[in-house]
Amino acid sequence: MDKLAILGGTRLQGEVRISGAKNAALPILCAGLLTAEILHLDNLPKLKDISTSLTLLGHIGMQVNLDDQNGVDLNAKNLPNLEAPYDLVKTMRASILVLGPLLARFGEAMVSLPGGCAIGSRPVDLHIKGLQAMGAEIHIEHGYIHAKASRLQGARIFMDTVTVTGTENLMMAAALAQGVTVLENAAREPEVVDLADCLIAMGAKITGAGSDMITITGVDELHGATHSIMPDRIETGTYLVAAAMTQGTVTCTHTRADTLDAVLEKLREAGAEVVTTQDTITLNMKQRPHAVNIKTAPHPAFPTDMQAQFMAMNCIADGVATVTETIFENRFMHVQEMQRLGANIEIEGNTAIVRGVDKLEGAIVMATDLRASASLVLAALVAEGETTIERIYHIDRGYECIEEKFNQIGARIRRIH
Ligand SMILES: CC(=O)N[C@H]1[C@@H](OP(=O)(O)OP(=O)(O)OC[C@H]2O[C@@H](n3ccc(=O)[nH]c3=O)[C@H](O)[C@@H]2O)O[C@H](CO)[C@@H](O)[C@@H]1O
Ligand SMILES: C=C(OP(=O)(O)O)C(=O)O
Repeated sequence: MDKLAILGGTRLQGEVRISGAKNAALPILCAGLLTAEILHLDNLPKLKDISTSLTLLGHIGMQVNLDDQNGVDLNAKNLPNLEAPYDLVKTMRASILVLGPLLARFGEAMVSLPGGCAIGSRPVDLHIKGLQAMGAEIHIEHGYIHAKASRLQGARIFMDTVTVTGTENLMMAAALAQGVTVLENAAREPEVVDLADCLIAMGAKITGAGSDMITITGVDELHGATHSIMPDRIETGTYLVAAAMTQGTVTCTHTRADTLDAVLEKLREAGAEVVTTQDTITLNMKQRPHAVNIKTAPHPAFPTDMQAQFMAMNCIADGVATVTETIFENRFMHVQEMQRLGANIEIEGNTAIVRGVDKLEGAIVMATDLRASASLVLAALVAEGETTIERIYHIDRGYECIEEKFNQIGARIRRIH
């Protein structure tokens, strides 16, 4: 298993090119299942989750042709195998996103239940209830969701919890249903909007994406299209926090500031100067960051996928901050690892109280999930001496070439195979 060895203490400076967004690419790859024509995607990130997703789609029968420019042609003309097996689903929860498209286009699907993971129980009941409201017959047997429908029917669906992939699954299913579907209390995340834009380019009739009410008028068929995946706002945020923590100056290019309002506001509150253009964000930090209180909530509020990184910043900040996690019940797995580096953190329920310390010290720590891993990299960048992060495979799920990108701006990170 790979490890990262990180020598802390350098100030980051320079430019980082941001990749396409994992959380937009995953649903959009599944949107390729909705048409018999070719869907061409650009700006596909090179990530473990993307190769897992392509393996799954290949297993179902999709032909996948990658080019050497981060582009891919998806051809789902014939799909012999309407099944997502446990072995693939267990490594990537977003595999549930094949359910809506397969059911809508072929009238059946069998998808392994994703189960729990390190950050919480993560049920998919709202995906299932929504599809049932559209007329699907669904039963669960031996850990698999078996779904059938002759043709899905439009419905008014209220989701009592805001769910990102739930909204995406139902939006894709509704695109080929008969009649009008209204998704109420829909997720407003930019990745939902990116998926909607791709579906619209494929001929879907969707209005309201980006608001909490999305209306989809089903069509009989979708056609081929070309779509460029939006930039990764969480990767962007991670490099900006790293710049702030190391009192550096970093410009993220090929990104979109308009997807990061809550994060940029918190970075400014921490004392950073943040300058944005249409596709760049430059952060300049001249002093030790001030501690900033964080409370995660669905978009446009502060994203749970940036919680761990801000926790890392608060560990070395000036002052005391609270970090409250409201989305996932178990997303503080990084805390005990940060404590091994010398952080002063106390947990009370879903709130962590972080008292900034003057310095962290390098140690051996273990990555437990994707963003926890990223937060340990950030902590290691400012820790005295060397930090070794074990089980780094989590980070490869969501960060393209992480050590190359960081080293290019002055970090000293080695991958140990
Ligand atoms: C691939 C992808 O896009 N992943 C993102 C997506 O995950 P994902 O879409 O899995 O997360 P959800 O938005 O569904 O989860 C939000 C909350 O709803 C609950 N819930 C969800 C579905 C359901 O059927 N029932 C239910 O109770 C979850 O347990 C959680 O407490 O949004 C999360 C919240 O922004 C992010 O952290 C993930 O990075
Ligand atoms: C939790 C995340 O991803 P996933 O939903 O794919 O597990 C994430 O991107 O931080």
